[in-house]
Amino acid sequence: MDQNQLKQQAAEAAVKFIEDGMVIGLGTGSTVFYLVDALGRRVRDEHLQITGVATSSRTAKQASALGIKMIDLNDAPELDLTIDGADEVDRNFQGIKGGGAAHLLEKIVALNSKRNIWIVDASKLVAHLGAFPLPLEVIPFGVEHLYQRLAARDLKPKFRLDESGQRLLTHNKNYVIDLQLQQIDDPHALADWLDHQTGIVEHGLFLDLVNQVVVGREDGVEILDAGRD
Ligand SMILES: O=C(CO)[C@H](O)[C@H](O)COP(=O)(O)O
Repeated sequence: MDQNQLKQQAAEAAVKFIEDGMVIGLGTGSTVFYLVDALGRRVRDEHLQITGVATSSRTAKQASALGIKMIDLNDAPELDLTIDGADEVDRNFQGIKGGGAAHLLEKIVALNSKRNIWIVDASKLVAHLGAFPLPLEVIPFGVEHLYQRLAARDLKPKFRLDESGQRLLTHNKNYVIDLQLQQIDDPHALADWLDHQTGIVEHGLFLDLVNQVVVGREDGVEILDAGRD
């Protein structure tokens, strides 16, 4: 099976956690694409009343086209469940997200959700976070100074570029800087430092947050419980 089939397998297993009447946060990315597709089929075939909150315009557009009722987070009650992808998940169920530059909206939605599930293929499970570059969403104003501060701390920053070689702009017209760290020894300490740097709107460390991880493996789907209520 290729990576996309494993992603699809995880997504199709996770869609079963969605129950009639729920308000659902929908993440962003190629794995979530399969989830939204499967949810669209369930809504159509089982006549489910599902309300969705999207973390990107890509997801919103796909879900709406499949007949899933979408609302703005500001108009939603606390979400019952959010299902999203992830770029890395370690043994302590800490994660890196933001490969699709949507981690700011994804974190806001996740933190306003009673439960969070990540859907991944097995390659996303790692012993230590950091081989995947850690994304920061940063304000353009004064960003060169922030960049120098990150470089001086040996955090190996690199601006993310779009297809035309320009600095990528997020949904909120911010830049993304990726930290090429290779290994993050203390995710909480790093998150704490990044949380205190003015100009960083949000980083891609999602700590102490996910409840379950649904993993697509060659030999089937595994559901890992993080043991968080
Ligand atoms: O955090 C994300 C987007 O900002 C995605 O969830 C993450 O990058 C995983 O993407 P994919 O499912 O395409 O592998």
